[in-house]
Amino acid sequence: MSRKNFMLSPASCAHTDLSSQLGCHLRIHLRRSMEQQVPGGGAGAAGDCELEELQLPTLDLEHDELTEQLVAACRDPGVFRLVNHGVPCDLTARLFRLTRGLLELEPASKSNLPGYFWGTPALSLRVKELNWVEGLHVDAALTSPAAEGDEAGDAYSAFRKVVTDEYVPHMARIARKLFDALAGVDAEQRTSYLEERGGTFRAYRYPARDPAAAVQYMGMEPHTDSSVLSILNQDLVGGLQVLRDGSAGWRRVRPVEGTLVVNLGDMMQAMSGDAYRSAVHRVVAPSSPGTERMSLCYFAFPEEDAVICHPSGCYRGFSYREFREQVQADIKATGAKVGLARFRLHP
Ligand SMILES: O=C(O)CCC(=O)C(=O)O
Ligand SMILES: [Fe+2]
Repeated sequence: MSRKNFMLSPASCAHTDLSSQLGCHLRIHLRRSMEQQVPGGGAGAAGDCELEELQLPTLDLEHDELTEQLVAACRDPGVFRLVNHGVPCDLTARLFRLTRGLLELEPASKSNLPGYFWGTPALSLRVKELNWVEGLHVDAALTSPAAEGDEAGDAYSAFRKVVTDEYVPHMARIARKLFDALAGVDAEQRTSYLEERGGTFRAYRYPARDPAAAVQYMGMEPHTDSSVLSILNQDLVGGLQVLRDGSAGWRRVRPVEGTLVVNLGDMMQAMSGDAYRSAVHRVVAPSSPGTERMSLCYFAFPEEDAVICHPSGCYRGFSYREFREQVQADIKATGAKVGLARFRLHP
């Protein structure tokens, strides 16, 4: 397959700074050593009520000054809230309902659903044991795999249709609009740095953990996304947390009805020569009995073979395919994602 070489033009870089490569279709897990170092990291991490709120920038997708606001938010903190995004509330509600219906099936039935996973959809057993989440993974570029022709199969087909025909097109539209506003890149870069065909969708359910249990599970361990950008639609339970620099530690992201949360991924950080940030985040599963958290997440990626490079020369040119394969190899070897550090030229 041909490898294309791309570089953001200096003019566009001046006001954009795309960064962060999403490694694979998997999230990338940070080295365990980092988890130990961060305040509140590791098992038994602080629940939401114990943490200060991260005051996220709120961006209006249709605002005339979207680019300026976006650039500021992407430089710091690399996460923002999005309003006026055009995703109908009833679509979100329907998708939450369909997801819940599937994930409430008996384990024997749901484990046969296409894309069902328990724990982290990564390769390491250690990671699998750590996370307290289940979900459904959909690769939007692929046609729907056949589900069993029974009740569960029919429910899955209804879910898959809403994901593919309704929800993902909204996500792809939003990702494109944000990316183009941010990048200002030429037409070829526009299509290669953010591929149009699909992206990855995951619906998650974080069951309540038992706060008295000897082993405390995280929900989802600290990580950066490998994506260009990720769009999260969370319910009102809370649990998403972002790691801030220095001694600030973890901050909670308060759920706000009707808004989306966007975080940049590793591919965007690389595209921007480190000007934009792929924020470290995690999810703490709820601890009140009977409470569960649900979220709908969309991950936008570059074309697999487009070579990502930036005039700053922070990183050697690399493709998303290389990044993904490196992430998979690192997870297999060590149980954790190393990520962009593998491709960095200057410390
Ligand atoms: O469930 C969430 O809100 C976040 C999930 C997440 O960070 C991920 O899938 O990479
Ligand atoms: Fe993530």
